[in-house]
Amino acid sequence: MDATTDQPAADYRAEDAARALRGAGWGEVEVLDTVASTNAWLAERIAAAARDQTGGGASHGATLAESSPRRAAPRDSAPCAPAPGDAAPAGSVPRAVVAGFQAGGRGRLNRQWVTPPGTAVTFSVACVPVDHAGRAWSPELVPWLTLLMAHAVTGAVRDLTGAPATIKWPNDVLVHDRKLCGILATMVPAAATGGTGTGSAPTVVVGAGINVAQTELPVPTATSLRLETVAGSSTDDVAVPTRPAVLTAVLEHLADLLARVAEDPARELGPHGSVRTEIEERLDTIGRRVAVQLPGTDQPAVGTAVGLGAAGQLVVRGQDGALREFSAGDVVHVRPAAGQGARA
Ligand SMILES: Nc1ncnc2c1ncn2[C@@H]1O[C@H](COP(=O)(O)OP(=O)(O)OP(=O)(O)O)[C@@H](O)[C@H]1O
Ligand SMILES: O=C(O)CCCC[C@@H]1SC[C@@H]2NC(=O)N[C@@H]21
Repeated sequence: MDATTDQPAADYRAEDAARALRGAGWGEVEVLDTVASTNAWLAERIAAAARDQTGGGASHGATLAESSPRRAAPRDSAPCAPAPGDAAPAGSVPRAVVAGFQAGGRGRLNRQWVTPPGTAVTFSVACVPVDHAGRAWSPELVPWLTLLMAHAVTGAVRDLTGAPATIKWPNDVLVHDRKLCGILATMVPAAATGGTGTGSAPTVVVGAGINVAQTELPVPTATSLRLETVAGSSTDDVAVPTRPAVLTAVLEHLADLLARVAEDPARELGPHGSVRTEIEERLDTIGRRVAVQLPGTDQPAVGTAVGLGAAGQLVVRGQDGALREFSAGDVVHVRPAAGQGARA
């Protein structure tokens, strides 16, 4: 089977792969050969299902970083913690979609996300952040969804390859300081979901692009599982995990994490919460000197990243000693300020 030709998603449809995906906790995963963007596709499906139910409404999403959770739509849809017996999203919208090839993948700040057919895992899940009793998470916790996906990706990569995957705030997974994965959260606006449903929980589409089999990347700061495993190995018995294996492992990790958070979101994501602590331990950004470029300013704010705020913001100690919090929506660029990987 050649996943790069007319059926770039054939590997996900193979019997074993399809069975494993079905058991990963997200119901039937929709498999598309080619789509512009899995985030856009899923957001549009959610909006279209809501239009069918309510007879109207707009249909486009906004990235989470650029929209306020407080403007989010109430919605009766897939809960964040998929469990046997949970209702499917309205209009049988899938909870997860994967594409063999994205022809118009999008990154944060509307950048392009470029992956050749058959080489990368490009997928999205639909989340309605509610707890195990169906109550909406506090709105300030919703931005943690991006970091939860990053936690799931690092866990899957570590399990499958042993590679030391870390999280770069706010939305990247790195291996050896190179970008393996980017994550994009898209809020489905109130007008698109009809404003019905579970408390005040929004619907959030969370997508990830994981570089798996590429030997060439669009930017020199990126990497792939192939480059981190086979290419760097002196033996022949190292295999690159398949795309379905990577996706299955990520979906399983994410389902487990969301189920833990659903027990008590404020506890798990609050100070010393166990899920939050795990994220902080994998967060490569903490302890680094960072330059934060705010839109409309010439000079980056330079300081040392010292932790995360209540909504997952980056807390930076400036050169004057003062602490400032930056949300993903504010930050254009966070990199070591002086010397790659410089620690404070
Ligand atoms: N397959 C890919 N792998 C890595 N980067 C990619 C890929 N396709 C496109 N890119 C783009 O290359 C750039 C490299 O991302 P990098 O993390 O180095 O920059 P950044 O400004 O820190 O981005 P981010 O907003 O994600 O933090 C980004 O614009 C990213 O969207
Ligand atoms: O690094 C970034 O800025 C985020 C990249 C996110 C890419 C994924 S691939 C699946 C989903 N669909 C998209 O169009 N983007 C995300």
